Amino acid sequence: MSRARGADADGDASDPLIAVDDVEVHFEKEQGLFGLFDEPDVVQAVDGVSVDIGENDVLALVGESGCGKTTLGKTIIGLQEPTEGSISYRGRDIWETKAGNTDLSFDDIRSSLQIIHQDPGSSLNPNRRIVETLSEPIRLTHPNVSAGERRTRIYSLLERVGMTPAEDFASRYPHQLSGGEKQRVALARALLMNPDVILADEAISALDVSLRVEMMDLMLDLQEEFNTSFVFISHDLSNARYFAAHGDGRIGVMYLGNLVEVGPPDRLISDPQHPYTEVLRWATPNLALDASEAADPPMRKIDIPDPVNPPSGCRFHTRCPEARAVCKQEQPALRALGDDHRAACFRTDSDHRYWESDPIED
Ligand SMILES: Nc1ncnc2c1ncn2[C@@H]1O[C@H](COP(=O)(O)OP(=O)(O)OP(=O)(O)O)[C@@H](O)[C@H]1O
Repeated sequence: MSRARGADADGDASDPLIAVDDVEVHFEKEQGLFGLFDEPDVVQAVDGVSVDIGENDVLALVGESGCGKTTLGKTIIGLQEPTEGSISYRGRDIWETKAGNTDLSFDDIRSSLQIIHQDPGSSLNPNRRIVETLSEPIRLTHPNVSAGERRTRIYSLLERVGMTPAEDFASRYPHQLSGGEKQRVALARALLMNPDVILADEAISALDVSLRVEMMDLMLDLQEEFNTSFVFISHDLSNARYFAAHGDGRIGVMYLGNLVEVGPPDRLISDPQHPYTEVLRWATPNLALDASEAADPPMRKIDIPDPVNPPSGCRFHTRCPEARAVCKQEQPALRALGDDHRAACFRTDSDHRYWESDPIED
């Protein structure tokens, strides 16, 4: 599949840090033995997503399992190539840069865009002391830095992420650390590169509830101190709200590969403009707004459609209590509602033919 290229060979100062332009990521599903001669199924993991990320910005992506959060996050940091659309870093198409067609180096871009996984244990080599794990990226990217300078930098970062005394933690192996401590090491490792963006992919989900806020606060402090932007992925709207509100950022709600609402956290939660955002709010116990809120989810159907064969028009129309015939035929685009708030629902437009269309009741 060919992709439209979105950016120039060299950017200018007005370019956003990251520009995601009409990005699509489709995966061919692995075929079983009996399907070898059939056309492969294609999972439409991300479709038609456009969003910018600025300096020192926060975008918290939420949505149910399989809606494409990780795929979009990895695309944003250049770990996943889109099948259509473009993704640029400071005005340069990341994948054109990889092909050597811009004035930046792909390695520099990749080291500016870091990731912290849900399970930090899996990304730490069990046979290496923490100091060795943290030394390696510095050695690879800055071969001229002396061992002493490396050690100073590693110790100061370990201290900064709350692992003191640093010498003690540096000499440990991963199995000698708790889950929270491993996650702090992963954060220190991401920060070693002075990144512009850190993708925190469910980075707090595996931690004890009592440690989650502490870890979010640490990331938010470092966001300011290191002038780093965060793409924070969570299936939990209340965590996304906390992170986006304290980081002065936005929440992006994903549904079946589409970004259906983006906006400032308080506004998006107190006055959701997409019916799927209402479902997420309903499903988040500590965001239930008042006792009159329904015991049943604000949906017609519970089943999640198959991303191999998503519904036509608005992908949420099969479950949406507000769906009308037009929602089956046309796909709504994200529409600006002011204050950095956008939603992809015809109901945000009082002149739309949605209002004359017949309700879907099956
Ligand atoms: N490498 C891949 N090959 C095939 N399908 C994939 C691949 N990666 C993801 N998918 C599919 O793409 C869809 C989106 O997956 P993704 O992991 O991005 O969703 P998610 O919202 O992050 O889910 P979760 O919260 O469960 O991690 C899913 O249907 C998933 O099975």
